[in-house]
Amino acid sequence: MTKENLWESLQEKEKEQEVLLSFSNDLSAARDKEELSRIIHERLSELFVYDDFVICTVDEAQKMHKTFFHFFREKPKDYELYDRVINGSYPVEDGFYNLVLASKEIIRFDLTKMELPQYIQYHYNDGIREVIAIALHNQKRKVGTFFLLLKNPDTFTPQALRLLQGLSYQLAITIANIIANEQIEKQLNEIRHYKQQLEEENLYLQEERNEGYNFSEIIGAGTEMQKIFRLISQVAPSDSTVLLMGETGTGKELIARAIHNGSPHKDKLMVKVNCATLPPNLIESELFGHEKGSFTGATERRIGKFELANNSTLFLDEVGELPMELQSKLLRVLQEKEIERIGGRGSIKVNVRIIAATNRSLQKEVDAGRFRSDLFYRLNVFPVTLPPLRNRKEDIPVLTNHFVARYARSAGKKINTVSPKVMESLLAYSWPGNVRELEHLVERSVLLTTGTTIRQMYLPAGNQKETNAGEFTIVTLDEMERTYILKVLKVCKGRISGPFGAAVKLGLPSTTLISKMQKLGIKKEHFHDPL
Ligand SMILES: Nc1ncnc2c1ncn2[C@@H]1O[C@H](COP(=O)(O)OP(=O)(O)OP(=O)(O)O)[C@@H](O)[C@H]1O
Repeated sequence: MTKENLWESLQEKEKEQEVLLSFSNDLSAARDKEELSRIIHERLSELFVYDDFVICTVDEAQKMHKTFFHFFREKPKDYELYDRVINGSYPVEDGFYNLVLASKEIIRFDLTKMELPQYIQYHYNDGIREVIAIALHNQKRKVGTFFLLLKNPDTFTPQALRLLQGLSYQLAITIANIIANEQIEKQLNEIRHYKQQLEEENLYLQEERNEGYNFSEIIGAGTEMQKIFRLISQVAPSDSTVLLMGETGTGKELIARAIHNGSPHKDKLMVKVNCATLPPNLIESELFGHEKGSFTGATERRIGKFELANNSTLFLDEVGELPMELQSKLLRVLQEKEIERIGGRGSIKVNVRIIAATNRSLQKEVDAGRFRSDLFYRLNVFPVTLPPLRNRKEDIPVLTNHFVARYARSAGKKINTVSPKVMESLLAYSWPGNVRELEHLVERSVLLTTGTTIRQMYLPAGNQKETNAGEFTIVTLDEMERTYILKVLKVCKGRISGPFGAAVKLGLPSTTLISKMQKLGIKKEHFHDPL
C-alpha cells in the first residue's frame, strides 16, 4: 500500500468511527420501539439504499423468534395477511434464521436462489430480492437479528457492511434496554393494578366497618333456625352458589356472612353489592368495573366488585332487582367465569363464589317474565329460605334480650330485661319488618328507658292480635299514618301515582305522598309482595 493509500484508508476509518459514534449516541437515547425505528431510519437512509428493515427478537430458550419492529415504506396491500405474518412466532431452526443467529458476520441472502421460510416469502412476494442479516449480541446473549430488505440487490459496498457490523453492537444494547424497559413498565402496571385493588379493598373495609356489622352473633334457638344452621354448615365449606330467600329483615345478609366465614375464603373480604340501591346505569360499572374514559364521568379506571371479590365471596343482595340487560351479563360471567370491564379490551378470569339474596319470589318473577329463568337456575343451586319472625316466635324473647344487652351496653345504661307485659305484646305482634324491626324497636326503647327494665314499647298499630276485646294500644299519629299508608300502598300493589295509585286513593298529590313516605321511613321493600 502506498503512503497516499494508507492515508486515505486511515481517513476513511476515522470517518467511519465518527459515523458510528454519533449513530451510537442517537441510538442510546431511544426509549421505545417507535423512537428506535425513527432513529434507525433517519440515520441509515443517510448511509445506505434499502427498502424496509425488520428487527426480530428471540425468546429466552432461543427456540422461537418474532418481529420486534418492522419498518416499511409502502403500506402493506393485504393488511390482514401482513398482520398475521408480522405478529407470528416462528421456530429459530428453519435453515435461515438459525444461520443468521449463529454467525458473527453479516450474511447476505439472495432470495431468488433459495428456499424461503414463510415470513421471508411474504417479503419476497412484495418484491424484496436480497436480505442483509446480522445477529444482535448483547454481552454473551443473542438478543435477535436485524434484517435490511432490498428490492435492488448489490447496492451495498464492503464499507457499508463494515459500518452495519459496527452498528449492530449498539443496536443490540438498545433493544435489550427497550425490552427491559417494557418489562419494567408491565410490572409497574401490575403493581399499579394491585395497588388500586388494595386501595379499593381498604376503602371497602372502612365503609363496612362504618356500617358496624356484628357477624358473630346469630340468634336462633328455635327449630326453624336450627334447620337453617344445619344447611349453612353443609354448604359453607364448598364453593356452591347459595340463594338466600326471605322477607326483609330476616337476616339474609347475616347468614351470607356466616356462610362466607365458614368457607375456605374466610380470611378474604366478602364483597357486597346491593342491586336495588344502585342506579341502573351504574350497576354494570359497579359489578364489572370500567376503564378510564369509557363513558362520561369515568375519569379514572375502576375495578368492579367481581374483580374485588376474586378468590372470595360476592354477595349479590336484592338480586331480583337486577335489570334484564344486566341479568344476561351476569349469567355470562357466571357461566364463563370471566368479566370484561366497560371499555376494556380483553376479558379477565375471575374465581368468585356467589351468594345471592332476594326478598321477592324469584320463581314468581320468572313467571312474570321479569327475571331470566336460566339465571334463576344458575343461582338456585342451594336455596335457603329464612323464616319470617312471626313463624318462629320462640326466638323473640332471646332476640329481644340480645338486642337489649347490645344497645344498653352502647348507650351506657344498666337495662337488662323487658317487663312480662312488654314481652307478651312482642309475642303477639306480627313483625312485618322481622328481626330488623325488632332490633330498631329495642334500640329506640333502650334510649327512652330510665330504669333497669323496659316497661313500654311502642309497637305500630294494626298488626297486633287483639289480646283483650275492647282494649286498644295507643300509638303516635306518625305511627298510625305510617301503618295506614303502608296498607293503602299494598292494596294499590305498590303503585304511588296514576289513576290506580295510592296518592289518588289518599286524596294527595303524589309528590306529597312521596315526601310523607320519606319522612316516615317507608321504603319500597316495606310494601312489596312478600314471599
Ligand atoms: N338471627 C339473628 N340474630 C341476630 N340478629 C339478627 C338475626 N337476624 C337478623 N338480625 C339482625 O337484623 C338486622 C337485619 O338483618 P339482615 O340485614 O341480615 O336482613 P336481610 O334479610 O338481609 O334484610 P334485607 O332483605 O332488607 O336486606 C341486622 O341488624 C341483623 O344483624
